[in-house]
Amino acid sequence: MTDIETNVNSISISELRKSHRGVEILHGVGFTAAPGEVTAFLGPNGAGKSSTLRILLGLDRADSGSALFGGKRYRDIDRPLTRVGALFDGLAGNKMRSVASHLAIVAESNGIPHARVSQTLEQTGLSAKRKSRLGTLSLGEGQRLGLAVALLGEPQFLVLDEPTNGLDPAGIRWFRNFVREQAALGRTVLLSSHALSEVQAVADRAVVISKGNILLDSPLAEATEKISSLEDLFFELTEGVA
Ligand SMILES: Nc1ncnc2c1ncn2[C@@H]1O[C@H](COP(=O)(O)OP(=O)(O)OP(=O)(O)O)[C@@H](O)[C@H]1O
Repeated sequence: MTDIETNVNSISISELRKSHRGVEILHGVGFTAAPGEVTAFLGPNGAGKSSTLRILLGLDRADSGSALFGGKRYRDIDRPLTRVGALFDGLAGNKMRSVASHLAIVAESNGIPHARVSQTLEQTGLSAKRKSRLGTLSLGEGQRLGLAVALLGEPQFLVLDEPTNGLDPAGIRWFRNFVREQAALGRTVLLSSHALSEVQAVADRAVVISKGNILLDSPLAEATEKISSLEDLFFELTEGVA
C-alpha cells in the first residue's frame, strides 16, 4: 500500500479535548488506526473510550482537536454507511420489524444494493433468524445484527464499541475470525474493549486510555514483549492513575 492509500484509509485522531459542564474528560487524545490492522482501544470504565468514539462518529462535538476518516469528518462523508460501519450503543430499531426488513430498510435508505441483505446475514451467521422480530433477539444476536448493519455498505472503516458484549464463547471465537478477516481484506478496524484477553488474540495495535489520557500506543507485539500479558500491562499502567 502506498503512503497516500494508507492516509486515505486511516483513522486519525489528534489532540481531542472535550469538557462536560466545565470538567475536562478528554485531555488531548490522539492516535491512528491503520488499514489492514485491528487497533484495540482499551481502558477502564469512564476512561473516555465512548466519548472519543462518539466524537469520531459525529455524535458529539469536540472542544478542539480532530477525529477523521481518511482526512474527513464523519459528517462530511457522502453516503457514510458505504465508508464507515459502526457498532455503537447496541441495536436501535423497531422491535416488531423482522431482521431482514430492518437490514433492507437501512440498505435502501443508504443506496446499498438489496443483495447485501442476504450476504450480511450469512456473514454474521444470522440467516436462520431473517424472519425473527428484533424484539425477540438475544443480546448476542442483537450484536451480530449490529455488525450486519455495519457491514452492509462494505465500508473501509469499522468502528466497534464493545463488540463482544453478549456474545457466548462460540460467538467470541466467531467474532475473532471475523475481525481478522476484515483486517486481512485491508479494512481499518478500531474496536474498544474491556476484555483484554479477547483483544490480545485479534489486535495488531493497542491504545490504552485512562482518565482521558492515552497511556500507551504501540504494536501489540512490542507491548507484550516487555510484560508477559497485556492484562498485566493494562493494570500496571492504569493502577497509578485510578
Ligand atoms: N454527557 C456527559 N456529561 C457529563 N459527563 C460525561 C458525559 N459523557 C461522559 N461523561 C464522563 O466522561 C468520562 C468518560 O466517559 P466515557 O463514557 O467516554 O468512558 P468509557 O471509557 O467509554 O467508559 P465505559 O467503558 O464505562 O463505557 C466519564 O467520567 C463520564 O462520567
